[in-house]
Amino acid sequence: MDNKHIVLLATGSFNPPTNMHLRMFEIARDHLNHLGFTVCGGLISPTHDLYKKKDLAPSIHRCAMIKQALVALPWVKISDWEVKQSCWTTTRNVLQYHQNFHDIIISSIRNGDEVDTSLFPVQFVKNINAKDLNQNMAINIRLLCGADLLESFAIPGLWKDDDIEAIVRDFGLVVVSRSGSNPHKFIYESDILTKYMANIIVVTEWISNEISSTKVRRALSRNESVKFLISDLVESYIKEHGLFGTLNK
Ligand SMILES: Nc1ncnc2c1ncn2[C@@H]1O[C@H](COP(=O)(O)OP(=O)(O)OP(=O)(O)O)[C@@H](O)[C@H]1O
Ligand SMILES: NC(=O)c1ccc[n+]([C@@H]2O[C@H](COP(=O)(O)O)[C@@H](O)[C@H]2O)c1
Ligand SMILES: [Zn+2]
Repeated sequence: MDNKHIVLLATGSFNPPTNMHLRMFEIARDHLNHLGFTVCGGLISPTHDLYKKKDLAPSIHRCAMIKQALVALPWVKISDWEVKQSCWTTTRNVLQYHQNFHDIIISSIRNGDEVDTSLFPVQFVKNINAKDLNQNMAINIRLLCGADLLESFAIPGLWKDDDIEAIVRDFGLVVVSRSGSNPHKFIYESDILTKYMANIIVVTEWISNEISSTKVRRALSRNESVKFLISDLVESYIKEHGLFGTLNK
């Protein structure tokens, strides 16, 4: 099976989405292109409200902010499947759902069936020509994350070993370095990650930038500037809805 066609899927809170979330996709795509992969598209899947992270804005606002942020990054789409479920979904199952969906689309196209393009960002398949489809072409949904998310695999009780193994075995990871983290050392120290090392691509961010949603929320609540840290459209949305302590500021 060919796994050269990749759709990058990023999970997280996106509370709010920052310019670094967008950069992560660009950095990863450049790196994968250099390695000979074809990046057919990207997806952002914000986590469910029941993930219960401190200060997590309601998903309706997080989805709206992501849509505003993605105006500047049209090759990446939001998937609101996760937030629409009745409870929180593990990352393994989020990946599996999106993998299944793409498998169905590819096989429908191969069979000449009608594909309901309103269902999903089928723009991914625009990048794929008919010749590819006639062969063994498949789309590989890969988890795109920062090194801190990778390192959270070691937090006791947070991730099931089974899930970690399935994520690296069945989908693969693209990990963008973040200051203070050492993904190569982390992989070396984990038996599961070492076993599936071939499926983990570490991308070094040479133009490192420590923008984080936490710092952006702090600046917003203090009425400090967040210009050039998040998109102007996201900033307007936040202020219009009084999110993150911006009410009456
Ligand atoms: N500056 C960054 N460099 C590399 N990866 C990043 C960066 N900021 C966010 N990410 C990655 O983006 C994904 C979503 O992250 P998340 O929504 O937690 O953003 P965050 O900025 O880390 O927010 P918070 O401060 O609330 O934890 C994660 O995989 C995270 O590692
Ligand atoms: N067991 C799991 O599948 C598991 C555990 C912890 C976090 N997660 C996901 O990782 C992401 C973490 O986001 P934050 O870095 O914003 O906390 C979220 O999308 C969350 O759903 C998954
Ligand atoms: Zn985070």
